[in-house]
Amino acid sequence: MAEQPVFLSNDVVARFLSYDELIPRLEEVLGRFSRGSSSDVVQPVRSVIPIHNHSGFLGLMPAYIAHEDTLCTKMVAFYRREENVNLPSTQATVLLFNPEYGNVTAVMDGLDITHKRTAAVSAISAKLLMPAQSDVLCILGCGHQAVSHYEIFTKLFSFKEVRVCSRRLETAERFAAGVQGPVTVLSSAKEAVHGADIIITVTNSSKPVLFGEWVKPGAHIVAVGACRPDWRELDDVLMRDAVIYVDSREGAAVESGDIILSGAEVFAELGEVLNGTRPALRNKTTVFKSLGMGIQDAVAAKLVFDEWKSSQ
Ligand SMILES: NC(=O)C1=CN([C@@H]2O[C@H](COP(=O)(O)OP(=O)(O)OC[C@H]3O[C@@H](n4cnc5c(N)ncnc54)[C@H](O)[C@@H]3O)[C@@H](O)[C@H]2O)C=CC1
Ligand SMILES: O=C(O)C1=NCCCC1
Repeated sequence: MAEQPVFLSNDVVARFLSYDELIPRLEEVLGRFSRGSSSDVVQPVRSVIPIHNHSGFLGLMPAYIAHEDTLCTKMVAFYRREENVNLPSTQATVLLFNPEYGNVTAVMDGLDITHKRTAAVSAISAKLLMPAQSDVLCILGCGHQAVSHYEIFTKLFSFKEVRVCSRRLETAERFAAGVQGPVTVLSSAKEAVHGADIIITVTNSSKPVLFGEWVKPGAHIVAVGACRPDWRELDDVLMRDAVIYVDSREGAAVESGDIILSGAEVFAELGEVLNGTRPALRNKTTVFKSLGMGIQDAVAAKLVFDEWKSSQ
C-alpha cells in the first residue's frame, strides 16, 4: 500500500527552497519546454475558473517532466484585493505525485514556491535581456511578488537606485520599511519609471499602469501581472514598440490581455533564448510577459521534496 503523503508547510518549503538551486533548474526546464518535445515536458495551458462572487479565480496547473520523472500539479487561487482588506491575495497548494503509481507523495503549501519561482524566472529574463549597463530598477506594485522580486534582483544585480511605486503611497512606504536595502518611494508611476533601465510590473491592475511614452528606449520590462485575457498592465504603444518575449507562446495566446488585446507579436520564448535558437535583443526595448507555468512549480516542488527528504 502507498505511503501517506507528507504535508510541508510554507515555512518548511521556504527553508528548503533556495534561489541558487532553483534558477539553474528553471533555466533547464524552460529550455526543454521550448524544444517542444511533448514526450519530454508535458504542460497544458492552465485551466482557469473565475470565482465571480469574490473577484478571484482558481488556476489548475498540472505538469509532467519525463527526464526527471516529476509529476505535479499546483492549484492557485488569486483575488484582486483592496490594500486595506486584510486577506491574502494568493493561496496555493502543490501536489507532488509518485509518477509510477499515481499516488500523492507530498502536499505542499505553494505560496513560497509561487513567489520565488516567479521572481526567479523574471531574473532569468533580466540576465538575458536587460541593458548591459543597468543602474536603475523600478518596481510598480508593492504586494507579495514585489517583495520576492526585490529580493532576487538586488541579490543578483547591483543597481545604483531601486524605485517603487504602488497604487497607494502607504503600501509603497510599508514595502520600503520591510525590505532589506535602500528604496526610493515615489507617488507617481511616470516619475518612478523615468530613466529606469529595468521596470517590473507586479500589480493586480486590469488597466495599463505603464505607458510606452514614459519608457527609456532600450529598457527591459518584466510584466508579471495581467494574467487574464481582459487584464492589462502595459499600453498598446509599449506592446507595439517593444520586442516581446514570453514564458509560453501557447499560454500567452490564451491568457495575456497585453498580447491579445494589443495584437502584439511574440518574438520568442525565454526558453528559445536559453537554447540559442532565438536572439536576446538587449539593445532594443524588450518586454518579458510572464504568466507562470506548471513546470516552474514542478521543478521547485521536486527540489523542496528532495532536500526535505535528505534532511530526514
Ligand atoms: N506571472 C506569474 O507567474 C505570476 C503572476 N502573478 C500576478 O502578479 C500580480 C501581483 O501579485 P501579488 O504581488 O501576489 O499581488 P498583491 O495583491 O499582493 O499585490 C498587488 C499590488 O499591485 C498594486 N497595484 C494595483 N494597481 C496598481 C497601479 N495602478 N499602480 C501601481 N500599483 C498597483 C497594489 O497596490 C498591490 O500593492 C498579480 O496580478 C498576480 O496575478 C502572481 C503569481 C505568479
Ligand atoms: O503562475 C501562477 O502561479 C500564477 N499566475 C497568475 C496569477 C496566479 C498565479
